[in-house]
Amino acid sequence: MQKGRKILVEALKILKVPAEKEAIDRTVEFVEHFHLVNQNLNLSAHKNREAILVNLVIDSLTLLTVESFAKSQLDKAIDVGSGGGIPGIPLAIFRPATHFVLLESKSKKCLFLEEVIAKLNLSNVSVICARAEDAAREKSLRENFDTVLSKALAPLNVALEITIPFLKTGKSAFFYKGLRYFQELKDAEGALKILGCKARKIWEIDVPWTDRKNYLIEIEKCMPTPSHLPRKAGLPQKKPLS
Ligand SMILES: C[S@@+](CC[C@H](N)C(=O)[O-])C[C@H]1O[C@@H](n2cnc3c(N)ncnc32)[C@H](O)[C@@H]1O
Repeated sequence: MQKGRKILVEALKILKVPAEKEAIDRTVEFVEHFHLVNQNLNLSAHKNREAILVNLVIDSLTLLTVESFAKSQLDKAIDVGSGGGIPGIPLAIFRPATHFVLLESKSKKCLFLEEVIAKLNLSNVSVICARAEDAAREKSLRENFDTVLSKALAPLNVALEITIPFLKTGKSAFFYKGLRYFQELKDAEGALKILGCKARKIWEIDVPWTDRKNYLIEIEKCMPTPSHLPRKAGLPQKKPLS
């Protein structure tokens, strides 16, 4: 994966993210493990190593260029619907002082996450295998994170209901979105109001080695989440807040 290493180093230069050799080694190793199990577990439609590196890993790292993420003291972060560890694992490699919880409902994916965390020796990452709607009712998880992240979990109006309950009041969540971000934000106006949140900023970041941008929607939580939310598992998807 010599070529992959060069691609990663160049991407980090473009993003102006300083990186130690250990972080680069771990990231390359993560791509190897991801690639190995991807066929069986169907973690992603990106099947070759370089596509995984660029479209999943480097894509995840674009958040490191966002001032309100990069410059904030974040003790605890949660990646909801983490799948194969995207964006949580690449971010955890580059932010070792933050503890990342990867929340994922599929047990086979959770098993992969546990294995890869052990292989990479990542002491700042843990896995919770549960549905977000259920986990958000746990006292130890609710309103307990300094930031919440999610990529490709659900449309924003659905994702908000099942992620915002984890966030402390006054803090920001970040949603990785594509070109449809504007419509998603419009469709989420009702959910934002009910959840006591506001859109703080859309961060547009060029993804190195691609011709596309990431649209990172930063949502600020202004009030504690009403106690009846999220609704029981399945309902947020079936009947999004409006
Ligand atoms: C399309 S995948 C995206 C995975 C990863 N974030 C990525 O971008 O590659 C969505 C993931 O969210 C998980 N998921 C969906 N709904 C969930 C829920 N309510 N609670 C926890 N995980 C959920 C799925 O099992 C799946 O692994």
